[in-house]
Amino acid sequence: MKLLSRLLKYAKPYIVLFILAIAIVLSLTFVTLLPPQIVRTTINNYITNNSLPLDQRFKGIFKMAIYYLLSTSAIFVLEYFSIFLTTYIGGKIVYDIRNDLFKHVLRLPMSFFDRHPSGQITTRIANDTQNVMDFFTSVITSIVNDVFLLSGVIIMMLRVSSSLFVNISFVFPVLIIAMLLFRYFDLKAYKAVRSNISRVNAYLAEHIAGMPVVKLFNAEEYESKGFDRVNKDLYKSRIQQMYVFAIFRPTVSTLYRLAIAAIVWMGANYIANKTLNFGDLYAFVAYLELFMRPLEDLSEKYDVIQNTIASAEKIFTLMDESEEHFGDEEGKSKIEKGEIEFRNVWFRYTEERWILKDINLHFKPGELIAIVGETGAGKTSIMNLINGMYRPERGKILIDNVELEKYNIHELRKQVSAVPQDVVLFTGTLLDNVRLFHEEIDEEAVKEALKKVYVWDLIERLPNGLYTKIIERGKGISAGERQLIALARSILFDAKVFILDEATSNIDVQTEERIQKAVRELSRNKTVIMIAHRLATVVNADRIIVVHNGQIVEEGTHFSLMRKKGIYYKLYEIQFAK
Ligand SMILES: Nc1ncnc2c1ncn2[C@@H]1O[C@H](COP(=O)(O)OP(=O)(O)OP(=O)(O)O)[C@@H](O)[C@H]1O
Repeated sequence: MKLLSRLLKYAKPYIVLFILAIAIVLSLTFVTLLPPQIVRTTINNYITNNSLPLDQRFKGIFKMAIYYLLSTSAIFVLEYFSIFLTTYIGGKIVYDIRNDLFKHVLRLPMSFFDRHPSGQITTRIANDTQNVMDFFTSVITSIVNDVFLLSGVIIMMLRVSSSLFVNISFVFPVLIIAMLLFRYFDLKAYKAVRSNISRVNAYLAEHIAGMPVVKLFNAEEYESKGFDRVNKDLYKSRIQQMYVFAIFRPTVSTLYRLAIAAIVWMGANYIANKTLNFGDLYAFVAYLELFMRPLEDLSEKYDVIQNTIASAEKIFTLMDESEEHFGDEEGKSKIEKGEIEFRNVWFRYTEERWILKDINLHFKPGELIAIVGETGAGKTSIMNLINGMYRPERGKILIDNVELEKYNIHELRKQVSAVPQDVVLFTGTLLDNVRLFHEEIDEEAVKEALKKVYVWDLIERLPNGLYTKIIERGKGISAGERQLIALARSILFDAKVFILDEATSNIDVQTEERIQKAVRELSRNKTVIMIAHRLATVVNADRIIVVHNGQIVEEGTHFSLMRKKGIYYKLYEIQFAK
């Protein structure tokens, strides 16, 4: 009930249109009942009425034909408007829900994205909202239409001949049960097909994305067998669905024809006894056809309602996720120097395990700092805390002696440039990606920024230069080059703190040299932190911080750490031996 009231809240702005749609649907129901009645009158009063002169009978038939034409035209116009209006309302409502949902998702904390796969969030915003749209476009008005049509048909049958109606009433439960059974099995088969289609899609998405691994490990045959399994399941469920159709559809049609035969047979007796006219019998049969339509429709809508409930529940669960409340909207917005301090910082992603334990750090502008440590030591987590992607559980992080919580976090993030290992570029041109679609920033400034990270000569050589099109998150541009582009972007937007999570893949010697040079230049007046995987790249750092198991275990220059013969020394030895 709460769910429905939340859904209806979205429909509220369109209430007038909704009432209009329902009025149109009601008129449509009324007009739909007219044609059998018109034909009945034509047969009874003019075709079989021998007491009238022939010319009057023709005139009557002509008049009735006009009525028939008018009523079918009215059906056409009303159907058009009802479809148009309901689609318009449903489309608008879903447009609003989708926008609200996406805005909400944008405000969720990173911890939410850790817990939910991106595919699931996409399905909520794209598909579940579509199910809700079906509810507004077809269910509400259809139910009104079906219920009224069904009642109208029964009233009309009773009016034509209540005694015939009572005598053939046994056919209704038979038809209803057959229809419900058909729907039940059809739905079951349809659900199986749908879930198998999702399995095929999921299999393809995962294995096409992992194609390099498939090829490297010669796993083509294994993969094709795996695909064959899910594909076969899909094929089997399709056959199952076909059986349901092949058995039930003809069964329902046959029962319907038998019902007509029963009506005709009984009706013929009534006609012989002169208690029924030919026109009445025709109308009865025609109304039976109208009886079947809403019956079929209602059983179909039941499924849509179920889907809507399930989808609405998922949508509102997502809407109820608490948003990120970090920092102070009214707080400090500018980083002056870029001095960063960690005071007894403890952090974890999940309850089970501390990732950073009692970290104390101090980063100053004008110093090139490197953070090193084995995989999973907690280096990236330090970066994620500085740019406010996550918040520490204990302890404090200060920038320019002001606690992170006292900053406007959105403004702060603009000035802390965290360049991840795998930079994602957006669809657009290289130029769009550096100036982040801010067209007021001129190309000269973009060029300057690219020059500062030593990547301009590379871009200049591309056939379309700055206008090179970026596709699929930056396919075709190496991880290192993407990092340089991200660095240029941060220079353009005047970031004060730069944290570079060194790319470990796709990086050639030249790109690596460019990064080194750019980082060294930047560190002259900015705070630059390099998270390094290959120790060869940090030899020249002013200070190296060694993280081990979530703790800072050593700190110093390359030479002092080598002399110490501790963890850094061991890491270096291992890499050197490689
Ligand atoms: N979003 C997350 N949710 C849960 N655990 C996470 C998350 N991100 C990282 N971890 C875990 O936290 C630990 C520290 O990860 P972190 O990425 O900080 O390490 P790292 O030193 O940067 O590693 P690498 O050198 O491989 O990049 C790892 O054990 C990792 O599995």
